[in-house]
Amino acid sequence: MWGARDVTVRFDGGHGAAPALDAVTVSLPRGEVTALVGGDGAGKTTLLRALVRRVALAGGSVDVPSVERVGFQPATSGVWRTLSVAENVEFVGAAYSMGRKSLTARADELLGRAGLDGARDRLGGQLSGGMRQKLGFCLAMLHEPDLLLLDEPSTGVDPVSRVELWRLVAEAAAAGTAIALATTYLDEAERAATVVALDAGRVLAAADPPGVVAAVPGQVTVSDRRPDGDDPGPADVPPGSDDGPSLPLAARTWRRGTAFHTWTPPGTDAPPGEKVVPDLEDALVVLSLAGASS
Ligand SMILES: Nc1ncnc2c1ncn2[C@@H]1O[C@H](COP(=O)(O)OP(=O)(O)OP(=O)(O)O)[C@@H](O)[C@H]1O
Repeated sequence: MWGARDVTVRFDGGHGAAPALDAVTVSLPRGEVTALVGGDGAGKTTLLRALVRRVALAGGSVDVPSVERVGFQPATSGVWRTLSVAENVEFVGAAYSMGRKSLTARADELLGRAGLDGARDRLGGQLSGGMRQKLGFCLAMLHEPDLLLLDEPSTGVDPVSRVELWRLVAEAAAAGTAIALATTYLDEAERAATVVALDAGRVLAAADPPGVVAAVPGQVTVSDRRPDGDDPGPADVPPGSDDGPSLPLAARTWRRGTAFHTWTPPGTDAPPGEKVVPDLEDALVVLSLAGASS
């Protein structure tokens, strides 16, 4: 099975700063989508770049197919801005030595489904951000790779196109491709076979979405007012704040829409509020808080 084992990546040359990835192990089974989730700086991009051997490993190893059997869409979309859409396709097709017939058929299908058919003559740099993302996604999939690595492919993509992109991802998985996809959209993560939650370069949880939720310690309550009173201090205390072993109520409370969600660790009294079964979003916040307080 492809993946990463005990991968550590340092950008500080070993000078003592926290590593960007700290002994990260992930498995990427064929035929499955693995979603990488986590806040800014969690290590999602670095993990994908480690898998395509674009960053040096300070420790551990990656097991991936040969480079021509991997598709990678970087966060910057991977589109050549000075080439037209059609030229981008030609260029990538040639790089993978695709035959004319299969390249034409595959490009027609992908560009059509991504809604880019009418944009073939436009320069990559003249596409909207969402269109560029979609083209980058098509380029990464063009040669039907065995391992597909996608860095936030749907960021900036309109909701209708996101549905179609996800269909293409699901079809590639059904055809046997192993897929790792970094995403900030938890509705996408919910559809993955496995969710890998990263925080500060470490894996907090790796399981199917219900398994991630089941890993939540303690309980979550919801209230329409802040449980810590009318003077809450900062509205959103970021997960991972340096509050020591027992986080104050304010640091365990986060806002979702008009409601306030509070995590209560095991063995502690919950504030007033309705006890709820956490969803994936709650679970990721709690796991990050629990990691910060342990
Ligand atoms: N080229 C680099 N040089 C130095 N530090 C880097 C470099 N790339 C990433 N980092 C650091 O590594 C850590 C992980 O970053 P990474 O980009 O992998 O996170 P991420 O989860 O993809 O975040 P985001 O969602 O914001 O893109 C961060 O602390 C980041 O500052």
